[in-house]
Amino acid sequence: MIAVIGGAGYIGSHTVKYLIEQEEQVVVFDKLSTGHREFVPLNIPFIEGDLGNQDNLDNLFKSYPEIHTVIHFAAFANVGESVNHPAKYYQNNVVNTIRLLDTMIKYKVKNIVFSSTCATYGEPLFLPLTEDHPQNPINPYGKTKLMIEQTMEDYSVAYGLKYAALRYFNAAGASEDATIGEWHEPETHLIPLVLDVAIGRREYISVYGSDFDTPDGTCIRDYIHVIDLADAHYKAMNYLIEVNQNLKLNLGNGEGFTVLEIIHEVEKVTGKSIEKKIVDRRAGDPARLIGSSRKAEELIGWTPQYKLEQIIETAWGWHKEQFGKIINVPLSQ
Ligand SMILES: NC(=O)c1ccc[n+]([C@@H]2O[C@H](COP(=O)([O-])OP(=O)(O)OC[C@H]3O[C@@H](n4cnc5c(N)ncnc54)[C@H](O)[C@@H]3O)[C@@H](O)[C@H]2O)c1
Ligand SMILES: O=c1ccn([C@@H]2O[C@H](COP(=O)(O)OP(=O)(O)O[C@H]3O[C@H](CO)[C@@H](O)[C@H](O)[C@H]3O)[C@@H](O)[C@H]2O)c(=O)[nH]1
Repeated sequence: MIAVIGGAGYIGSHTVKYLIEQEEQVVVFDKLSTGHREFVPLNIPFIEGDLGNQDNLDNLFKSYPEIHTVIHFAAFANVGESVNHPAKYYQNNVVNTIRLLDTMIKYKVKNIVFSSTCATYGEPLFLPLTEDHPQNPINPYGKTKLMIEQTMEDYSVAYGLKYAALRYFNAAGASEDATIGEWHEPETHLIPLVLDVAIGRREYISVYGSDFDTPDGTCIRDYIHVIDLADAHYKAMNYLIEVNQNLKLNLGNGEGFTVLEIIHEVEKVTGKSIEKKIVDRRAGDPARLIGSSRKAEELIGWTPQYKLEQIIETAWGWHKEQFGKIINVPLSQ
Protein backbone atom coordinates (compact mmCIF):
# COMPACT_ATOMS: atom_id res chain seq x y z
CA MET A 1 0.00 0.00 0.00
CA ILE A 2 1.09 3.56 -0.77
CA ALA A 3 0.51 6.40 1.71
CA VAL A 4 -0.06 9.65 -0.17
CA ILE A 5 0.58 12.56 2.17
CA GLY A 6 -1.11 15.69 0.83
CA GLY A 7 -3.18 13.51 -1.53
CA ALA A 8 -6.16 15.89 -1.44
CA GLY A 9 -4.10 18.71 -2.93
CA TYR A 10 -3.53 19.61 -6.56
CA ILE A 11 -0.68 17.32 -7.65
CA GLY A 12 -1.47 14.76 -4.92
CA SER A 13 -5.06 14.17 -6.05
CA HIS A 14 -4.00 13.66 -9.68
CA THR A 15 -1.38 11.18 -8.51
CA VAL A 16 -3.95 9.32 -6.38
CA LYS A 17 -6.25 9.10 -9.43
CA TYR A 18 -3.35 7.80 -11.53
CA LEU A 19 -2.29 5.22 -8.92
CA ILE A 20 -5.85 3.92 -8.64
CA GLU A 21 -5.92 3.55 -12.44
CA GLN A 22 -2.74 1.41 -12.09
CA GLU A 23 -4.65 -0.70 -9.51
CA GLU A 24 -2.39 0.31 -6.63
CA GLN A 25 -3.69 0.32 -3.04
CA VAL A 26 -3.67 3.85 -1.64
CA VAL A 27 -4.35 5.61 1.67
CA VAL A 28 -4.53 9.41 1.69
CA PHE A 29 -3.39 11.51 4.66
CA ASP A 30 -4.15 15.23 4.48
CA LYS A 31 -5.09 18.01 6.86
CA LEU A 32 -7.14 19.79 4.19
CA SER A 33 -5.42 23.13 4.71
CA THR A 34 -5.23 23.74 0.97
CA GLY A 35 -6.59 20.38 -0.23
CA HIS A 36 -10.17 19.33 -0.96
CA ARG A 37 -11.90 16.27 0.50
CA GLU A 38 -13.95 15.90 -2.69
CA PHE A 39 -10.75 15.43 -4.73
CA VAL A 40 -10.28 11.97 -3.17
CA PRO A 41 -12.72 9.22 -4.18
CA LEU A 42 -14.94 8.18 -1.25
CA ASN A 43 -13.95 4.50 -1.55
CA ILE A 44 -10.26 5.32 -0.91
CA PRO A 45 -9.11 5.25 2.74
CA PHE A 46 -8.70 8.84 3.93
CA ILE A 47 -7.19 10.08 7.18
CA GLU A 48 -7.70 13.73 8.03
CA GLY A 49 -4.48 14.38 9.90
CA ASP A 50 -1.63 16.82 10.37
CA LEU A 51 2.03 15.96 9.83
CA GLY A 52 2.73 18.19 12.82
CA ASN A 53 0.79 15.79 15.07
CA GLN A 54 2.68 12.63 16.09
CA ASP A 55 -0.52 10.83 17.16
CA ASN A 56 -2.01 11.40 13.71
CA LEU A 57 1.11 9.94 12.08
CA ASP A 58 1.23 6.93 14.41
CA ASN A 59 -2.42 6.31 13.60
CA LEU A 60 -1.63 6.24 9.86
CA PHE A 61 1.20 3.70 10.09
CA LYS A 62 -0.48 1.58 12.80
CA SER A 63 -3.75 1.41 10.86
CA TYR A 64 -2.02 0.40 7.61
CA PRO A 65 1.02 -1.76 8.44
CA GLU A 66 1.11 -2.83 4.76
CA ILE A 67 2.38 0.64 3.70
CA HIS A 68 5.66 0.15 1.79
CA THR A 69 6.05 3.61 0.22
CA VAL A 70 5.20 7.18 1.15
CA ILE A 71 4.57 9.74 -1.60
CA HIS A 72 4.91 13.08 0.14
CA PHE A 73 3.26 16.17 -1.35
CA ALA A 74 2.27 17.99 1.84
CA ALA A 75 3.96 21.38 2.09
CA PHE A 76 3.38 25.06 1.64
CA ALA A 77 4.41 25.93 -1.88
CA ASN A 78 4.24 29.64 -2.69
CA VAL A 79 7.54 31.27 -3.48
CA GLY A 80 6.41 34.85 -2.78
CA GLU A 81 4.71 33.98 0.53
CA SER A 82 7.79 32.10 1.71
CA VAL A 83 9.82 35.32 1.50
CA ASN A 84 7.38 37.17 3.76
CA HIS A 85 6.48 34.26 6.10
CA PRO A 86 9.54 32.00 6.27
CA ALA A 87 8.63 30.57 9.71
CA LYS A 88 5.48 29.01 8.28
CA TYR A 89 7.62 27.32 5.60
CA TYR A 90 10.41 26.06 7.85
CA GLN A 91 7.82 24.67 10.29
CA ASN A 92 5.68 22.76 7.82
CA ASN A 93 8.13 21.90 5.05
CA VAL A 94 11.13 21.07 7.25
CA VAL A 95 10.13 20.32 10.86
CA ASN A 96 6.95 18.43 9.96
CA THR A 97 8.63 16.52 7.12
CA ILE A 98 11.46 15.38 9.43
CA ARG A 99 8.74 14.15 11.79
CA LEU A 100 7.33 12.13 8.88
CA LEU A 101 10.77 10.69 8.03
CA ASP A 102 11.38 9.73 11.69
CA THR A 103 7.98 8.04 11.83
CA MET A 104 8.73 6.11 8.65
CA ILE A 105 11.97 4.85 10.23
CA LYS A 106 10.04 3.94 13.41
CA TYR A 107 7.54 1.83 11.41
CA LYS A 108 10.22 0.44 9.03
CA VAL A 109 8.76 2.03 5.91
CA LYS A 110 11.71 2.35 3.55
CA ASN A 111 10.67 4.22 0.41
CA ILE A 112 9.72 7.85 -0.05
CA VAL A 113 8.96 9.83 -3.20
CA PHE A 114 9.37 13.48 -2.30
CA SER A 115 8.05 16.64 -4.00
CA SER A 116 11.14 18.74 -4.47
CA THR A 117 11.39 21.63 -6.88
CA CYS A 118 13.51 23.40 -9.44
CA ALA A 119 13.41 26.31 -6.95
CA THR A 120 16.27 24.45 -5.17
CA TYR A 121 18.63 25.56 -7.97
CA GLY A 122 18.23 29.33 -7.55
CA GLU A 123 19.38 31.60 -10.38
CA PRO A 124 20.52 29.27 -13.19
CA LEU A 125 24.18 29.34 -14.17
CA PHE A 126 23.26 27.49 -17.37
CA LEU A 127 20.11 26.26 -19.12
CA PRO A 128 18.49 23.84 -19.37
CA LEU A 129 19.05 22.93 -15.73
CA THR A 130 20.44 19.45 -15.19
CA GLU A 131 20.45 17.62 -11.88
CA ASP A 132 24.15 18.37 -11.29
CA HIS A 133 23.57 22.14 -11.46
CA PRO A 134 24.61 23.68 -8.09
CA GLN A 135 21.72 24.11 -5.67
CA ASN A 136 21.69 27.68 -4.32
CA PRO A 137 18.02 28.53 -3.67
CA ILE A 138 17.16 32.25 -3.58
CA ASN A 139 13.95 31.98 -1.55
CA PRO A 140 12.98 30.25 1.74
CA TYR A 141 10.64 27.86 -0.07
CA GLY A 142 13.48 26.49 -2.20
CA LYS A 143 15.72 26.29 0.87
CA THR A 144 13.19 24.18 2.78
CA LYS A 145 13.03 21.68 -0.08
CA LEU A 146 16.82 21.49 -0.36
CA MET A 147 17.10 20.88 3.40
CA ILE A 148 14.82 17.87 3.07
CA GLU A 149 16.78 16.52 0.10
CA GLN A 150 19.91 16.73 2.27
CA THR A 151 18.15 15.17 5.27
CA MET A 152 16.96 12.26 3.14
CA GLU A 153 20.50 11.71 1.88
CA ASP A 154 21.81 11.42 5.46
CA TYR A 155 18.87 9.22 6.52
CA SER A 156 19.57 6.99 3.56
CA VAL A 157 23.18 6.43 4.67
CA ALA A 158 22.36 6.00 8.35
CA TYR A 159 18.93 4.32 8.36
CA GLY A 160 18.58 2.74 4.91
CA LEU A 161 15.85 5.10 3.71
CA LYS A 162 15.41 4.99 -0.08
CA TYR A 163 14.26 8.23 -1.66
CA ALA A 164 13.34 9.85 -4.94
CA ALA A 165 13.66 13.65 -4.89
CA LEU A 166 11.54 14.80 -7.81
CA ARG A 167 12.36 18.38 -8.76
CA TYR A 168 9.28 19.57 -10.57
CA PHE A 169 9.16 22.62 -12.74
CA ASN A 170 5.76 24.41 -12.90
CA ALA A 171 2.88 21.99 -12.45
CA ALA A 172 -0.15 22.86 -14.55
CA GLY A 173 -3.17 21.35 -16.32
CA ALA A 174 -5.99 19.15 -15.01
CA SER A 175 -7.49 15.70 -15.39
CA GLU A 176 -8.77 14.87 -18.89
CA ASP A 177 -12.28 14.23 -17.52
CA ALA A 178 -12.31 17.64 -15.77
CA THR A 179 -13.19 16.09 -12.39
CA ILE A 180 -10.15 17.49 -10.56
CA GLY A 181 -7.86 20.41 -11.27
CA GLU A 182 -5.95 23.31 -9.79
CA TRP A 183 -7.94 24.99 -7.00
CA HIS A 184 -6.23 27.04 -4.35
CA GLU A 185 -7.87 29.71 -2.18
CA PRO A 186 -6.45 32.23 -2.70
CA GLU A 187 -4.92 31.21 -6.03
CA THR A 188 -1.38 32.44 -6.72
CA HIS A 189 -0.41 30.41 -9.78
CA LEU A 190 -0.26 32.01 -13.18
CA ILE A 191 -2.36 29.70 -15.39
CA PRO A 192 -5.47 29.42 -13.13
CA LEU A 193 -5.31 33.18 -12.53
CA VAL A 194 -5.27 33.91 -16.25
CA LEU A 195 -8.17 31.44 -16.69
CA ASP A 196 -10.04 33.36 -13.96
CA VAL A 197 -9.82 36.42 -16.21
CA ALA A 198 -11.03 34.37 -19.19
CA ILE A 199 -14.04 33.11 -17.26
CA GLY A 200 -14.92 36.49 -15.76
CA ARG A 201 -14.00 35.87 -12.11
CA ARG A 202 -11.15 38.37 -12.23
CA GLU A 203 -10.85 41.62 -14.17
CA TYR A 204 -7.19 41.40 -15.16
CA ILE A 205 -3.95 39.53 -14.64
CA SER A 206 -1.04 41.28 -12.93
CA VAL A 207 2.22 40.58 -14.74
CA TYR A 208 5.01 40.56 -12.16
CA GLY A 209 7.78 42.53 -13.84
CA SER A 210 8.61 43.29 -17.46
CA ASP A 211 12.30 44.12 -17.02
CA PHE A 212 13.75 40.62 -16.70
CA ASP A 213 16.52 39.51 -19.01
CA THR A 214 14.18 37.59 -21.34
CA PRO A 215 12.97 38.32 -24.91
CA ASP A 216 9.78 40.13 -23.79
CA GLY A 217 11.00 41.07 -20.28
CA THR A 218 8.66 38.67 -18.41
CA CYS A 219 9.70 35.53 -16.51
CA ILE A 220 10.22 32.24 -18.29
CA ARG A 221 8.98 28.99 -16.75
CA ASP A 222 8.80 25.36 -17.87
CA TYR A 223 5.20 24.11 -17.48
CA ILE A 224 4.60 20.40 -16.93
CA HIS A 225 1.26 18.59 -16.89
CA VAL A 226 0.10 17.10 -13.55
CA ILE A 227 -0.69 13.78 -15.23
CA ASP A 228 2.92 13.59 -16.48
CA LEU A 229 4.02 14.30 -12.90
CA ALA A 230 1.71 11.57 -11.58
CA ASP A 231 3.21 9.10 -14.06
CA ALA A 232 6.73 10.05 -12.91
CA HIS A 233 5.83 9.36 -9.26
CA TYR A 234 4.57 5.91 -10.16
CA LYS A 235 7.71 5.14 -12.19
CA ALA A 236 10.02 6.54 -9.49
CA MET A 237 8.31 4.42 -6.83
CA ASN A 238 8.77 1.29 -8.92
CA TYR A 239 12.44 2.16 -9.43
CA LEU A 240 12.95 2.45 -5.66
CA ILE A 241 11.29 -0.91 -5.13
CA GLU A 242 13.01 -2.74 -7.99
CA VAL A 243 16.43 -1.08 -8.29
CA ASN A 244 16.79 -0.02 -4.63
CA GLN A 245 18.77 3.14 -5.51
CA ASN A 246 18.03 6.75 -4.64
CA LEU A 247 16.93 9.17 -7.36
CA LYS A 248 17.24 12.93 -7.90
CA LEU A 249 15.33 13.87 -11.03
CA ASN A 250 14.16 17.00 -12.82
CA LEU A 251 10.61 16.82 -14.15
CA GLY A 252 9.93 19.43 -16.82
CA ASN A 253 9.06 19.75 -20.50
CA GLY A 254 12.41 21.23 -21.49
CA GLU A 255 10.69 24.26 -23.02
CA GLY A 256 10.27 27.71 -21.48
CA PHE A 257 7.41 30.19 -21.93
CA THR A 258 7.23 33.79 -20.81
CA VAL A 259 4.30 35.11 -18.78
CA LEU A 260 3.08 37.00 -21.87
CA GLU A 261 3.30 33.84 -24.00
CA ILE A 262 1.13 32.02 -21.45
CA ILE A 263 -1.45 34.80 -21.58
CA HIS A 264 -1.43 34.63 -25.38
CA GLU A 265 -1.88 30.84 -25.35
CA VAL A 266 -4.84 31.18 -22.96
CA GLU A 267 -6.40 33.69 -25.37
CA LYS A 268 -5.93 31.17 -28.21
CA VAL A 269 -7.42 28.23 -26.30
CA THR A 270 -10.35 30.08 -24.69
CA GLY A 271 -11.11 32.57 -27.46
CA LYS A 272 -11.30 35.35 -24.82
CA SER A 273 -9.19 38.45 -24.70
CA ILE A 274 -7.24 38.83 -21.45
CA GLU A 275 -6.70 42.20 -19.79
CA LYS A 276 -3.27 42.55 -18.17
CA LYS A 277 -1.44 45.07 -16.02
CA ILE A 278 2.34 45.19 -15.66
CA VAL A 279 3.24 45.57 -11.98
CA ASP A 280 6.45 45.30 -9.92
CA ARG A 281 8.46 42.11 -9.74
CA ARG A 282 7.44 39.58 -7.07
CA ALA A 283 10.15 38.85 -4.49
CA GLY A 284 12.09 35.62 -5.00
CA ASP A 285 11.36 35.09 -8.73
CA PRO A 286 14.30 33.93 -10.90
CA ALA A 287 14.14 35.20 -14.51
CA ARG A 288 14.30 31.82 -16.28
CA LEU A 289 13.73 28.23 -15.22
CA ILE A 290 13.89 25.49 -17.84
CA GLY A 291 14.75 21.89 -17.07
CA SER A 292 16.40 18.99 -18.79
CA SER A 293 14.59 15.76 -17.94
CA ARG A 294 16.96 13.50 -19.86
CA LYS A 295 18.00 11.71 -16.66
CA ALA A 296 14.38 10.84 -15.85
CA GLU A 297 14.03 9.39 -19.33
CA GLU A 298 17.21 7.34 -18.94
CA LEU A 299 16.60 6.03 -15.43
CA ILE A 300 12.84 5.59 -15.11
CA GLY A 301 11.74 5.74 -18.77
CA TRP A 302 9.70 8.93 -18.26
CA THR A 303 8.93 11.37 -21.06
CA PRO A 304 6.28 14.07 -20.79
CA GLN A 305 3.23 13.53 -23.01
CA TYR A 306 1.52 16.92 -22.74
CA LYS A 307 2.58 20.16 -24.46
CA LEU A 308 1.54 23.68 -23.48
CA GLU A 309 -1.62 23.75 -25.60
CA GLN A 310 -2.99 20.56 -24.01
CA ILE A 311 -1.93 21.77 -20.58
CA ILE A 312 -4.05 24.89 -21.01
CA GLU A 313 -6.90 23.02 -22.70
CA THR A 314 -7.26 20.58 -19.78
CA ALA A 315 -6.89 23.40 -17.23
CA TRP A 316 -9.62 25.34 -19.08
CA GLY A 317 -11.86 22.24 -19.14
CA TRP A 318 -11.65 21.95 -15.35
CA HIS A 319 -11.98 25.69 -14.83
CA LYS A 320 -15.23 25.79 -16.81
CA GLU A 321 -16.55 22.76 -14.93
CA GLN A 322 -15.65 24.21 -11.53
CA PHE A 323 -16.30 27.91 -11.95
CA GLY A 324 -18.45 28.14 -15.08
CA LYS A 325 -21.69 28.11 -13.13
CA ILE A 326 -20.70 31.22 -11.19
CA ILE A 327 -19.48 33.02 -14.29
CA ASN A 328 -19.25 36.81 -14.04
CA VAL A 329 -19.23 36.81 -10.23
CA PRO A 330 -15.94 38.65 -9.60
CA LEU A 331 -13.62 37.62 -6.77
CA SER A 332 -12.67 40.21 -4.20
CA GLN A 333 -9.15 41.26 -5.35
N1 LIG B 1 2.50 23.36 -7.90
C1 LIG B 1 3.72 23.39 -8.40
O1 LIG B 1 3.97 23.95 -9.46
C2 LIG B 1 4.87 22.71 -7.68
C3 LIG B 1 6.14 22.73 -8.28
C4 LIG B 1 7.21 22.13 -7.61
C5 LIG B 1 6.99 21.47 -6.41
N2 LIG B 1 5.74 21.45 -5.87
C6 LIG B 1 5.54 20.73 -4.61
O2 LIG B 1 4.54 19.74 -4.82
C7 LIG B 1 3.79 19.52 -3.63
C8 LIG B 1 2.31 19.63 -3.94
O3 LIG B 1 2.02 20.91 -4.47
P1 LIG B 1 0.52 21.32 -4.81
O4 LIG B 1 0.59 22.41 -5.81
O5 LIG B 1 -0.28 20.10 -5.11
O6 LIG B 1 0.07 21.93 -3.42
P2 LIG B 1 -1.35 21.83 -2.67
O7 LIG B 1 -1.33 22.95 -1.67
O8 LIG B 1 -2.46 21.80 -3.64
O9 LIG B 1 -1.28 20.44 -1.92
C9 LIG B 1 -0.64 20.24 -0.70
C10 LIG B 1 -1.52 19.33 0.14
O10 LIG B 1 -0.86 19.06 1.38
C11 LIG B 1 -1.76 19.23 2.47
N3 LIG B 1 -0.95 19.60 3.64
C12 LIG B 1 -0.15 20.67 3.78
N4 LIG B 1 0.45 20.65 4.99
C13 LIG B 1 0.03 19.52 5.62
C14 LIG B 1 0.30 18.95 6.89
N5 LIG B 1 1.10 19.54 7.78
N6 LIG B 1 -0.30 17.78 7.20
C15 LIG B 1 -1.14 17.16 6.31
N7 LIG B 1 -1.44 17.67 5.11
C16 LIG B 1 -0.86 18.84 4.76
C17 LIG B 1 -2.72 20.31 2.00
O11 LIG B 1 -3.98 20.29 2.66
C18 LIG B 1 -2.86 19.97 0.51
O12 LIG B 1 -3.90 19.05 0.29
C19 LIG B 1 4.31 20.54 -2.62
O13 LIG B 1 5.22 19.90 -1.78
C20 LIG B 1 5.02 21.58 -3.48
O14 LIG B 1 6.06 22.20 -2.78
C21 LIG B 1 4.68 22.05 -6.47
O1 LIG C 1 -0.44 36.74 -10.93
C1 LIG C 1 0.63 36.32 -11.35
C2 LIG C 1 1.17 35.07 -10.92
C3 LIG C 1 2.41 34.68 -11.41
N1 LIG C 1 3.09 35.45 -12.28
C4 LIG C 1 4.39 35.01 -12.80
O2 LIG C 1 4.19 33.78 -13.44
C5 LIG C 1 5.30 32.91 -13.27
C6 LIG C 1 4.84 31.63 -12.65
O3 LIG C 1 4.39 31.91 -11.31
P1 LIG C 1 3.62 30.84 -10.40
O4 LIG C 1 2.53 30.23 -11.20
O5 LIG C 1 3.26 31.54 -9.13
O6 LIG C 1 4.72 29.72 -10.16
P2 LIG C 1 6.19 29.83 -9.55
O7 LIG C 1 6.37 31.01 -8.68
O8 LIG C 1 7.15 29.68 -10.70
O9 LIG C 1 6.24 28.58 -8.59
C7 LIG C 1 5.66 27.32 -8.92
O10 LIG C 1 6.63 26.57 -9.59
C8 LIG C 1 7.78 26.31 -8.82
C9 LIG C 1 8.74 25.59 -9.72
O11 LIG C 1 9.18 26.50 -10.73
C10 LIG C 1 7.39 25.49 -7.61
O12 LIG C 1 8.48 25.16 -6.83
C11 LIG C 1 6.37 26.25 -6.78
O13 LIG C 1 5.91 25.43 -5.72
C12 LIG C 1 5.20 26.62 -7.64
O14 LIG C 1 4.33 27.48 -6.89
C13 LIG C 1 6.29 33.67 -12.38
O15 LIG C 1 7.24 34.29 -13.20
C14 LIG C 1 5.42 34.76 -11.72
O16 LIG C 1 6.14 35.94 -11.43
C15 LIG C 1 2.57 36.67 -12.71
O17 LIG C 1 3.20 37.39 -13.50
N2 LIG C 1 1.36 37.05 -12.23
